[in-house]
Amino acid sequence: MGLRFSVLASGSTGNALLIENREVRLLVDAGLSAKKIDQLLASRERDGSRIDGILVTHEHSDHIKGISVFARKYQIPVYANERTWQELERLLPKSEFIERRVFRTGERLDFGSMTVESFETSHDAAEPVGYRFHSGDQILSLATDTGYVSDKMKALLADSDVLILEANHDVEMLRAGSYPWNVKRRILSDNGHLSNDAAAEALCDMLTGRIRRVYMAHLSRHHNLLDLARLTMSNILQERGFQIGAAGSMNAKGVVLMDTYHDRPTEWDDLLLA
Ligand SMILES: Nc1ccn([C@@H]2O[C@H](COP(=O)(O)O)[C@@H](O)[C@H]2O)c(=O)n1
Repeated sequence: MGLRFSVLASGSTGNALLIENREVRLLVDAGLSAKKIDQLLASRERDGSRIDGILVTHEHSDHIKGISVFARKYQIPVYANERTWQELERLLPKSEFIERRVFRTGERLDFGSMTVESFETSHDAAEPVGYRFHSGDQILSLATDTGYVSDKMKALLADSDVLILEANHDVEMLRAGSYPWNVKRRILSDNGHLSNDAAAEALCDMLTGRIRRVYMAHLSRHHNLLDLARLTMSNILQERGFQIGAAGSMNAKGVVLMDTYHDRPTEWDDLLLA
């Protein structure tokens, strides 16, 4: 059954991903106000009353800010692993009124005809995860907020039709930027965020034939630019012999690099399309 998704918002001002097939609709993270999430959903002609679950990647505010209000307003169950739940219970207002579901890291959960699998990422949160969504023979994977892509992650992510992968910063822009040194060190660490170069290097190991599109996600507004991320990643990939396909081209050869935005959703992506 066909999967489709829209990255509703991506970056440290708030993250949310909408994914659905004909029967099931899920949100991953709700890191913006509930009002803003309502607006973003409306712009994709959806609303909160038909969301079957909210999956949480980790407890940082840009991933959970709107969860409490949104989940309670529409009575949507929230899924996270045990250690993330411990943090959510501490951080979220009125968390006792949220429908609490445990999604253990590494397990698969069936949501009707959609199966979701979580996997460990490398970030300075309690128990951060990424997700893979299976519907029929289609797979979408999401890996943001990770300072490092392990071989285990690479193997999982390589087996995806479409990948949403963090490309947070340009290293030189970050080094020259105004963040305090301890923040820069954190971002650059293995528990921080992937740079454009690191994302491309990891991608080179993952482009083994299945991945057709990669969404460059969680870009810094201070230390990155969409064009720079695209150029840096394209250069590295092309140097390694990979072809970069044209966005929007139905018969794109090679991998297509797609944009995400802080403040507006991406167009629907039907995984079935070439
Ligand atoms: N003063 C700051 C600014 C940012 N952060 C964290 O750094 C990461 C990257 O942020 P970008 O907005 O540049 O993508 C992210 O995890 C921020 O929360 C910080 O800790 N202190």
